[in-house]
Amino acid sequence: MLIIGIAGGTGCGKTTVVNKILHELPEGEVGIISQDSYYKDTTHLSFNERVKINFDHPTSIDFDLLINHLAKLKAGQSIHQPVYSFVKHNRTGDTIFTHPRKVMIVEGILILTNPKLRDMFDIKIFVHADSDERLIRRLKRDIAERGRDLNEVLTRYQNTLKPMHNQFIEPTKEFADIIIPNNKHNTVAIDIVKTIITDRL
Ligand SMILES: Nc1ncnc2c1ncn2[C@@H]1O[C@H](COP(=O)(O)OP(=O)(O)O)[C@@H](O)[C@H]1O
Ligand SMILES: O=c1ccn([C@@H]2O[C@H](COP(=O)(O)O)[C@@H](O)[C@H]2O)c(=O)[nH]1
Repeated sequence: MLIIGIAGGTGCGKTTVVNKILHELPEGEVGIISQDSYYKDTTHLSFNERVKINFDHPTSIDFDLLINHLAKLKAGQSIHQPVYSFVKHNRTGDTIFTHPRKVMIVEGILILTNPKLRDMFDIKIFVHADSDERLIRRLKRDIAERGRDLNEVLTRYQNTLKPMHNQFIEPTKEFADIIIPNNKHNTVAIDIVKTIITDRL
Protein backbone atom coordinates (compact mmCIF):
# COMPACT_ATOMS: atom_id res chain seq x y z
CA MET A 1 0.00 0.00 0.00
CA LEU A 2 1.17 3.48 -0.90
CA ILE A 3 0.07 6.11 1.64
CA ILE A 4 -0.03 9.73 0.51
CA GLY A 5 -0.58 12.68 2.85
CA ILE A 6 -2.00 15.87 1.34
CA ALA A 7 -1.90 18.95 3.58
CA GLY A 8 -2.37 22.70 3.08
CA GLY A 9 -4.36 25.56 4.54
CA THR A 10 -8.12 25.74 4.44
CA GLY A 11 -9.39 26.50 0.93
CA CYS A 12 -6.06 25.74 -0.76
CA GLY A 13 -7.78 23.06 -2.84
CA LYS A 14 -6.85 19.76 -1.12
CA THR A 15 -10.21 18.10 -1.77
CA THR A 16 -10.16 19.31 -5.37
CA VAL A 17 -6.63 17.95 -5.91
CA VAL A 18 -7.58 14.61 -4.31
CA ASN A 19 -10.61 14.29 -6.60
CA LYS A 20 -8.48 15.02 -9.66
CA ILE A 21 -5.91 12.37 -8.63
CA LEU A 22 -8.77 9.94 -8.01
CA HIS A 23 -10.12 10.64 -11.48
CA GLU A 24 -6.70 9.98 -13.07
CA LEU A 25 -6.13 6.56 -11.49
CA PRO A 26 -7.92 3.25 -12.11
CA GLU A 27 -11.24 2.97 -10.28
CA GLY A 28 -11.04 1.03 -7.04
CA GLU A 29 -7.30 1.51 -6.55
CA VAL A 30 -7.49 4.68 -4.43
CA GLY A 31 -9.13 5.21 -1.04
CA ILE A 32 -9.58 8.49 0.82
CA ILE A 33 -9.27 9.28 4.51
CA SER A 34 -10.29 12.81 5.45
CA GLN A 35 -8.82 14.38 8.57
CA ASP A 36 -12.18 16.13 9.02
CA SER A 37 -13.77 12.74 9.82
CA TYR A 38 -11.48 12.59 12.85
CA TYR A 39 -12.44 15.81 14.62
CA LYS A 40 -12.98 14.73 18.23
CA ASP A 41 -16.45 13.56 19.14
CA THR A 42 -18.20 16.45 20.93
CA THR A 43 -21.60 14.90 21.59
CA HIS A 44 -21.26 15.77 25.29
CA LEU A 45 -21.19 19.52 24.41
CA SER A 46 -24.06 21.84 23.45
CA PHE A 47 -24.08 23.45 19.99
CA ASN A 48 -23.10 26.81 21.51
CA GLU A 49 -20.12 25.18 23.22
CA ARG A 50 -19.06 23.42 20.01
CA VAL A 51 -19.05 26.66 18.01
CA LYS A 52 -16.35 27.97 20.35
CA ILE A 53 -13.95 25.06 19.64
CA ASN A 54 -10.73 25.95 17.85
CA PHE A 55 -11.01 23.58 14.88
CA ASP A 56 -7.69 24.72 13.48
CA HIS A 57 -5.61 23.61 16.46
CA PRO A 58 -4.01 20.12 16.43
CA THR A 59 -5.72 19.22 19.74
CA SER A 60 -9.12 19.28 17.98
CA ILE A 61 -8.18 16.13 16.04
CA ASP A 62 -8.45 12.57 17.36
CA PHE A 63 -5.03 11.59 15.97
CA ASP A 64 -5.00 8.33 17.97
CA LEU A 65 -8.08 7.07 16.12
CA LEU A 66 -6.80 8.34 12.76
CA ILE A 67 -3.43 6.58 13.23
CA ASN A 68 -5.16 3.44 14.49
CA HIS A 69 -7.43 3.35 11.42
CA LEU A 70 -4.58 3.96 8.99
CA ALA A 71 -2.52 1.19 10.62
CA LYS A 72 -5.47 -1.20 10.26
CA LEU A 73 -5.86 -0.34 6.57
CA LYS A 74 -2.14 -0.88 6.08
CA ALA A 75 -2.53 -4.30 7.72
CA GLY A 76 -5.28 -5.15 5.22
CA GLN A 77 -8.28 -4.58 7.50
CA SER A 78 -11.34 -2.43 6.71
CA ILE A 79 -12.41 0.39 9.02
CA HIS A 80 -15.53 2.39 9.87
CA GLN A 81 -14.54 5.98 9.03
CA PRO A 82 -16.70 8.46 11.00
CA VAL A 83 -18.86 10.91 9.03
CA TYR A 84 -18.53 14.55 10.13
CA SER A 85 -21.08 17.36 9.87
CA PHE A 86 -19.68 20.89 9.51
CA VAL A 87 -23.19 22.22 10.11
CA LYS A 88 -23.49 20.46 13.49
CA HIS A 89 -19.75 20.72 14.29
CA ASN A 90 -19.84 17.07 15.29
CA ARG A 91 -19.72 13.51 14.03
CA THR A 92 -23.09 12.40 12.68
CA GLY A 93 -22.98 8.92 14.22
CA ASP A 94 -22.82 7.35 10.74
CA THR A 95 -19.69 5.74 9.38
CA ILE A 96 -18.32 4.89 5.93
CA PHE A 97 -17.04 1.33 5.59
CA THR A 98 -13.58 1.98 4.13
CA HIS A 99 -11.59 -0.85 2.56
CA PRO A 100 -7.80 -0.95 2.14
CA ARG A 101 -6.71 0.11 -1.36
CA LYS A 102 -3.44 0.07 -3.28
CA VAL A 103 -3.23 3.83 -2.71
CA MET A 104 -4.64 5.52 0.41
CA ILE A 105 -4.77 9.31 0.44
CA VAL A 106 -5.03 11.11 3.79
CA GLU A 107 -5.96 14.78 3.44
CA GLY A 108 -6.37 17.60 5.93
CA ILE A 109 -5.02 20.89 7.20
CA LEU A 110 -3.19 19.40 10.21
CA ILE A 111 -2.04 15.96 9.04
CA LEU A 112 1.64 16.90 8.84
CA THR A 113 1.70 18.33 12.39
CA ASN A 114 1.65 14.88 14.02
CA PRO A 115 5.07 13.14 13.82
CA LYS A 116 3.67 9.60 14.17
CA LEU A 117 1.12 10.13 11.39
CA ARG A 118 3.68 11.95 9.25
CA ASP A 119 5.99 8.93 9.45
CA MET A 120 3.28 6.71 7.98
CA PHE A 121 3.21 8.65 4.71
CA ASP A 122 5.27 7.42 1.75
CA ILE A 123 4.71 10.71 -0.09
CA LYS A 124 3.94 14.05 1.58
CA ILE A 125 2.30 16.78 -0.49
CA PHE A 126 1.54 20.38 0.53
CA VAL A 127 -0.96 22.30 -1.58
CA HIS A 128 -0.23 26.03 -1.58
CA ALA A 129 -2.58 28.90 -2.39
CA ASP A 130 -2.15 32.51 -1.25
CA SER A 131 -4.07 33.51 1.88
CA ASP A 132 -6.35 35.98 0.06
CA GLU A 133 -7.26 33.30 -2.48
CA ARG A 134 -7.94 30.79 0.31
CA LEU A 135 -10.12 33.27 2.21
CA ILE A 136 -12.21 34.04 -0.88
CA ARG A 137 -12.69 30.33 -1.61
CA ARG A 138 -13.50 29.56 2.01
CA LEU A 139 -16.06 32.37 2.14
CA LYS A 140 -17.84 31.14 -0.97
CA ARG A 141 -17.71 27.48 0.06
CA ASP A 142 -18.72 27.90 3.71
CA ILE A 143 -21.68 30.12 2.82
CA ALA A 144 -22.81 27.79 0.00
CA GLU A 145 -22.11 24.43 1.64
CA ARG A 146 -21.45 24.70 5.37
CA GLY A 147 -24.28 26.94 6.60
CA ARG A 148 -22.11 29.95 7.53
CA ASP A 149 -22.61 33.70 6.94
CA LEU A 150 -20.13 36.39 5.89
CA ASN A 151 -19.55 37.75 9.39
CA GLU A 152 -18.99 34.30 10.91
CA VAL A 153 -16.37 33.30 8.34
CA LEU A 154 -14.51 36.61 8.53
CA THR A 155 -14.49 36.67 12.35
CA ARG A 156 -13.25 33.08 12.51
CA TYR A 157 -10.63 33.84 9.86
CA GLN A 158 -9.20 36.78 11.80
CA ASN A 159 -9.39 35.24 15.27
CA THR A 160 -8.53 31.62 14.58
CA LEU A 161 -7.78 30.52 11.03
CA LYS A 162 -5.04 33.01 10.23
CA PRO A 163 -3.06 32.67 13.49
CA MET A 164 -3.44 28.87 13.54
CA HIS A 165 -2.39 28.65 9.90
CA ASN A 166 0.75 30.64 10.62
CA GLN A 167 1.55 28.75 13.83
CA PHE A 168 0.75 25.15 12.86
CA ILE A 169 -0.03 24.61 9.18
CA GLU A 170 2.38 26.74 7.15
CA PRO A 171 5.45 25.43 9.09
CA THR A 172 4.61 21.85 7.99
CA LYS A 173 5.42 22.83 4.41
CA GLU A 174 9.03 21.96 5.24
CA PHE A 175 8.06 18.28 5.64
CA ALA A 176 6.58 18.08 2.14
CA ASP A 177 8.22 16.12 -0.66
CA ILE A 178 6.13 18.00 -3.21
CA ILE A 179 4.55 21.48 -3.03
CA ILE A 180 1.71 22.08 -5.48
CA PRO A 181 1.12 25.75 -6.37
CA ASN A 182 -2.68 25.99 -6.60
CA ASN A 183 -3.63 29.63 -7.03
CA LYS A 184 -4.88 28.42 -10.40
CA HIS A 185 -5.91 24.93 -11.44
CA ASN A 186 -2.62 23.08 -11.91
CA THR A 187 -3.04 20.20 -14.33
CA VAL A 188 0.73 19.78 -14.80
CA ALA A 189 1.18 19.11 -11.06
CA ILE A 190 -1.65 16.57 -11.08
CA ASP A 191 0.00 14.79 -14.04
CA ILE A 192 3.33 14.69 -12.17
CA VAL A 193 1.72 13.29 -9.02
CA LYS A 194 -0.14 10.71 -11.11
CA THR A 195 3.15 9.64 -12.75
CA ILE A 196 4.91 9.34 -9.39
CA ILE A 197 2.07 7.22 -7.98
CA THR A 198 1.96 4.98 -11.06
CA ASP A 199 5.76 4.51 -10.90
CA ARG A 200 5.62 3.49 -7.24
CA LEU A 201 2.78 0.98 -7.69
N1 LIG B 1 -7.15 26.02 -8.26
C1 LIG B 1 -8.35 26.48 -7.94
N2 LIG B 1 -8.85 27.59 -8.54
C2 LIG B 1 -10.06 28.07 -8.21
N3 LIG B 1 -10.89 27.52 -7.28
C3 LIG B 1 -10.46 26.41 -6.66
C4 LIG B 1 -9.18 25.83 -6.94
N4 LIG B 1 -9.04 24.73 -6.17
C5 LIG B 1 -10.15 24.64 -5.43
N5 LIG B 1 -11.01 25.63 -5.72
C6 LIG B 1 -12.33 25.90 -5.10
O1 LIG B 1 -12.08 26.42 -3.80
C7 LIG B 1 -12.98 25.87 -2.85
C8 LIG B 1 -12.17 25.18 -1.76
O2 LIG B 1 -11.51 24.08 -2.36
P1 LIG B 1 -11.34 22.70 -1.57
O3 LIG B 1 -10.79 21.70 -2.53
O4 LIG B 1 -12.61 22.36 -0.84
O5 LIG B 1 -10.22 23.16 -0.54
P2 LIG B 1 -9.70 22.48 0.82
O6 LIG B 1 -10.13 21.03 0.76
O7 LIG B 1 -8.23 22.64 0.79
O8 LIG B 1 -10.33 23.25 1.93
C9 LIG B 1 -13.91 24.93 -3.61
O9 LIG B 1 -15.10 25.61 -3.88
C10 LIG B 1 -13.15 24.63 -4.89
O10 LIG B 1 -14.00 24.39 -5.98
O1 LIG C 1 -16.88 21.66 12.92
C1 LIG C 1 -16.04 22.21 12.20
C2 LIG C 1 -14.80 21.62 11.90
C3 LIG C 1 -13.92 22.28 11.09
N1 LIG C 1 -14.22 23.49 10.58
C4 LIG C 1 -13.26 24.16 9.70
O2 LIG C 1 -12.91 23.33 8.61
C5 LIG C 1 -11.64 23.65 8.16
C6 LIG C 1 -10.92 22.43 7.61
O3 LIG C 1 -11.57 21.95 6.47
P1 LIG C 1 -11.03 22.31 5.00
O4 LIG C 1 -11.91 21.47 4.11
O5 LIG C 1 -9.61 21.91 4.93
O6 LIG C 1 -11.23 23.77 4.77
C7 LIG C 1 -10.87 24.24 9.33
O7 LIG C 1 -10.24 25.43 8.93
C8 LIG C 1 -11.96 24.50 10.39
O8 LIG C 1 -11.97 25.84 10.79
C9 LIG C 1 -15.44 24.08 10.85
O9 LIG C 1 -15.73 25.18 10.37
N2 LIG C 1 -16.32 23.43 11.68
